[in-house]
Amino acid sequence: MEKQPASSWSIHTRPEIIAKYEIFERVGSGAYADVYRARRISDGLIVALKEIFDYQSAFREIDALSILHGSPNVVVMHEYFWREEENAVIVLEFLRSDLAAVIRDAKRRKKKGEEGFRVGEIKRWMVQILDGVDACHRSLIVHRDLKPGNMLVGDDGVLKLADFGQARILMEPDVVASEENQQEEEPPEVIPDYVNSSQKGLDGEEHEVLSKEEYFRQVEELKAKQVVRDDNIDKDSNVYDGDASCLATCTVSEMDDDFGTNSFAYDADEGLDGGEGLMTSCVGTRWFRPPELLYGSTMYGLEIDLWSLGCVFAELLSLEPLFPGVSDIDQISRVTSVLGNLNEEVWAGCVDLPDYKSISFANVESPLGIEGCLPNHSGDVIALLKKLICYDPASRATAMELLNDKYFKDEPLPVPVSELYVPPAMSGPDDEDSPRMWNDHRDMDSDSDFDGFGPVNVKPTSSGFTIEFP
Ligand SMILES: Nc1ncnc2c1ncn2[C@@H]1O[C@H](COP(=O)(O)OP(=O)(O)OP(=O)(O)O)[C@@H](O)[C@H]1O
Repeated sequence: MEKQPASSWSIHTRPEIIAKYEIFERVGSGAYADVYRARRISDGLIVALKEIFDYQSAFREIDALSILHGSPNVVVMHEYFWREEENAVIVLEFLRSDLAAVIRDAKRRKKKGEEGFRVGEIKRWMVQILDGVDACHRSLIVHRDLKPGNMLVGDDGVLKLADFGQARILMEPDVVASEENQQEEEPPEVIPDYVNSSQKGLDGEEHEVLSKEEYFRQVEELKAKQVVRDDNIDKDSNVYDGDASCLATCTVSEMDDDFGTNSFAYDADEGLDGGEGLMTSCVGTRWFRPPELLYGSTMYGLEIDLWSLGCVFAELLSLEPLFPGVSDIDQISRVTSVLGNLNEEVWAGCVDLPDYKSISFANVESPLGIEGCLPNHSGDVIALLKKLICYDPASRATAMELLNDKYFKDEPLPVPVSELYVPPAMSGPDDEDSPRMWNDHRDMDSDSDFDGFGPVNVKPTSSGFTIEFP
């Protein structure tokens, strides 16, 4: 039997939505959105309705998903509803799990002495992620919040990139400049199904699917343009303190009681696409944020996604987050202890990063290296990871280059998607206090108040659960 929906959900007050969809339980809740499982009345299709509370986030997600429609490893947006003075509601294909749950499950199996992932499984997960990221980057869309929790997985093992609320479509600075005086485009109110639609953005323009050559050419051009400008992008932000630093802007994230896996972005400091070409450094999720963002860069490109990809790849290999920082400074410190100090030798130009001079660490004599973090892995894997987890963004390999790497062509080959194991459904926020969720948090390297108590046992009872501190 379907769970009865809570009558307080504002989504029930939207006649245009309830006329077409029967809404079931809330399955997810993020920084900017609530997500509900629903059934399309016309044909019974199960979908996810994502109600987005933030204008900019809604605009970005709709724009990016419109352009990426038809990409096999990007979540499908069927339609969306957006009227003035109301939250946008986007209708997505429903995917009941995500890569974070898949990794947790592998970790549980390994703890029980069973095999975590087979190499062929890791390869297949990575190939799917790379295909999704390649599709984004070919359209010059930078996702800016890649992490296992934003990689949804269907029962069939197909992985789809999701949560494009922080995505940006990169534009050439001259194109941006010429659009500065143009009116902001409002999206149409209700957009019908995208079936058979071409790749159109909210600007109504056809977005060309790039050839491989053109893709590399544009990526190279973007890399060449990666100059840190001295504009204080955060000048209008409510956290600006005159220094526009990572310390000034990003330590706000430390007020979040997250575990480093919650994403954040500041909307006050970055106009809708078509702004000044500068971007906020305060995007993404701490554990997956590249050094250039941690040091406050506001001129960055697709490469930030490539660092995050490296972190996801390392987590698939070791079943542990690579850099689980508990604060932004701790995050940088963890990266430094593995890669060594950030200096001109490893990244020419890094001294120009906005916060380079405000953050300094003692000299790391013998950095652990990526190999030190993943001691039981082959040289090939380590070499591949080093192409992503490196200081200089321009040295990071593109998704396309990685897809062509021999690692994915050598034995053992990626397993067929049908052989990937997808664990049973994840708990949604309406089951937030379920024992499963508490146990998941216990597994994480957190700064939770419970840490001082050591491990806890969570046991279900007839009326809820009990927590024991042994
Ligand atoms: N298409 C979908 N199918 C099923 N569940 C989904 C779908 N999209 C999102 N969810 C669930 O809703 C949760 C929140 O969605 P999402 O991450 O897109 O929102 P958000 O507010 O942008 O999140 P974040 O805080 O990570 O930025 C997800 O973690 C997931 O559990």
